[in-house]
Amino acid sequence: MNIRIGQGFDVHAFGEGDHVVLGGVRIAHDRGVVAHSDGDVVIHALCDAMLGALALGDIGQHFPPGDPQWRGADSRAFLRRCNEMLAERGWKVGNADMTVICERPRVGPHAAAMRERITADLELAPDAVSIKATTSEKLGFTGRGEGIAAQAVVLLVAR
Ligand SMILES: Nc1ccn([C@@H]2O[C@H](COP(=O)(O)O)[C@@H](O)[C@H]2O)c(=O)n1
Ligand SMILES: C[C@@]1(CO)OP(=O)(O)OP(=O)(O)OC[C@H]1O
Repeated sequence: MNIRIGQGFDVHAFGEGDHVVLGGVRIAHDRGVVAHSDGDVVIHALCDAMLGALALGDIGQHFPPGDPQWRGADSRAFLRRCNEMLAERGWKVGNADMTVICERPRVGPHAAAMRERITADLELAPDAVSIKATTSEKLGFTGRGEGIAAQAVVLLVAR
């Protein structure tokens, strides 16, 4: 078989702060997120999808939340390491598609910058990564503005 599929999902609660980091982009906001790292739900979901595609466990197993070296970490380091793990096994991302779920901040204005950062880290063409966003129509924890969620689907192809 020369393709593999993976999916990922991540949630972080909003907390004190003045920005969120999504897809490697710092976005000014009236809340921050509660996290051990920079709390980048987009990259965390993507890493889980990449790991899942090869049945390599999940992000918390490779970068444990109890490990002080990951406190405040730039999640792009996790993404680059996951990409190395794929490469070591003869795989690369063919394409990835993400959805961010929150009422605020607005993601659309930042989607191009997020795609640029992620494709740079994965050494992919710009159209290999998609970023979408939706509200949850004020329903549930995202709708109440309690947290932010992201979903990711990836296709891996042989190098
Ligand atoms: N945080 C968000 C949420 C949504 N968008 C954009 O708005 C469109 C409409 O959202 P609905 O939840 O009403 O479907 C959506 O398709 C996104 O383009 C956004 O940028 N940021
Ligand atoms: C990213 C890690 C790093 O320690 O911690 P958090 O930033 O809390 O994020 P989470 O999505 O809970 O994933 C677990 C950990 O790998």
